[in-house]
Amino acid sequence: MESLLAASSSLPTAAFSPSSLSSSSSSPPRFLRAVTAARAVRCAAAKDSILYALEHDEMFNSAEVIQWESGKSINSIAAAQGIRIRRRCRPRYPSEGSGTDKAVPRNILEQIIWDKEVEVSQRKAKKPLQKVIESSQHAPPPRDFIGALTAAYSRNDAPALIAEVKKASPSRGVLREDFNPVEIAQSYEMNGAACLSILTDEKHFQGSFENLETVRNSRVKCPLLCKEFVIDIWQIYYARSKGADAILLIAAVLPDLDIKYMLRICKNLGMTALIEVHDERELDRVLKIDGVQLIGINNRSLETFKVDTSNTKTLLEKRGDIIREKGIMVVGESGLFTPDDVAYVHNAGVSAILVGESLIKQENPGQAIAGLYGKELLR
Ligand SMILES: O=C(O)c1ccccc1NCC(=O)[C@H](O)[C@H](O)COP(=O)(O)O
Repeated sequence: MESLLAASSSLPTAAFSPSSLSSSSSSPPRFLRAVTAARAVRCAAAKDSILYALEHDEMFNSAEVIQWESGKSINSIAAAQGIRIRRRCRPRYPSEGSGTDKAVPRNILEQIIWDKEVEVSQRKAKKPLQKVIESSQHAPPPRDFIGALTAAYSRNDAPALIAEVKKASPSRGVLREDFNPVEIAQSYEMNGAACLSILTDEKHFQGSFENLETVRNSRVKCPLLCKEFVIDIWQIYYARSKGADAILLIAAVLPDLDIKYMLRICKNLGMTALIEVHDERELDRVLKIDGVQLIGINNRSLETFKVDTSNTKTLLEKRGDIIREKGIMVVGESGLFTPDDVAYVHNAGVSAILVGESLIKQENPGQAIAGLYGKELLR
């Protein structure tokens, strides 16, 4: 049991949805299948074998496997890694007692995640994983996100720009009433953006997957980041099926093995994962994961909304050496408004920046890029 416990405590929690507790009439109860999967996992010596087994088995039941086999709840496994964001719609271990109905979210990020759990389970009920995997295979081929950033960085000798197509945000409310995602995307591209970030969350950001798909099917050639709150591998395949070239993974939300597992899925799909961190603990967790190529340091606390650009500098002072050694590209995210802000994070060591508010609020978001950099960007 002990070895399984060690193995299962790092299994992916990502693919759980409340519907996975139910069973269909034509197959054994899902819990039994979960236990079978757990037994397969028990035999696996290496983490790779566990991942392989999960990929070829009932991967969406892994959360149940962890709970029933280890006696630990998903939230306690996450908390042991310093993750404060709790899951709500999750299977419960009997020792936890019944229901979390009276629970209230501790902060906006937790609220977003709880809403996302409901949204994803509803979307999955309409379009199961297998179908979404099939759709992803018919999507236009992925574009090289990191290649576009690297080329723009050397072209301009300034951080490459990931310009954000964002209508609203929880911290700022509606940022732009007159919101045409394709026009905004074209104007960003014409003015030197290397890549674009498209918000797809509807409830809190007034974004959509339709926006992502429409921009992908337009004349815009920049690689596209799907700016989502990913908790389930289903969302990665769905994003790819809508034309995403990259996807955001937030370390404050995802346990280590979820990140590893999702990175592998991204790699198989030819997508880039932008892994976002906010503090030293999250950065250290991510730096231990093999295959990470792109890290975003967010200057906005997603729990308090406080923005502090010195966060990028502080984290790079502490871990810049290891980041450079590993050849990881760093993106400075949030709260960048002036050429001084851009120079500040550039000097701190970022090669790219992710900017929303300061561009999208201007009458012509693309032309605002020259104001942000203090010069025109080469295309
Ligand atoms: O922007 C928010 O209010 C927010 C709240 C909770 C979770 C995420 C949030 N924003 C996502 C981002 O980090 C930004 O969209 C992105 O980094 C661009 O930031 P900015 O240039 O400050 O718009």
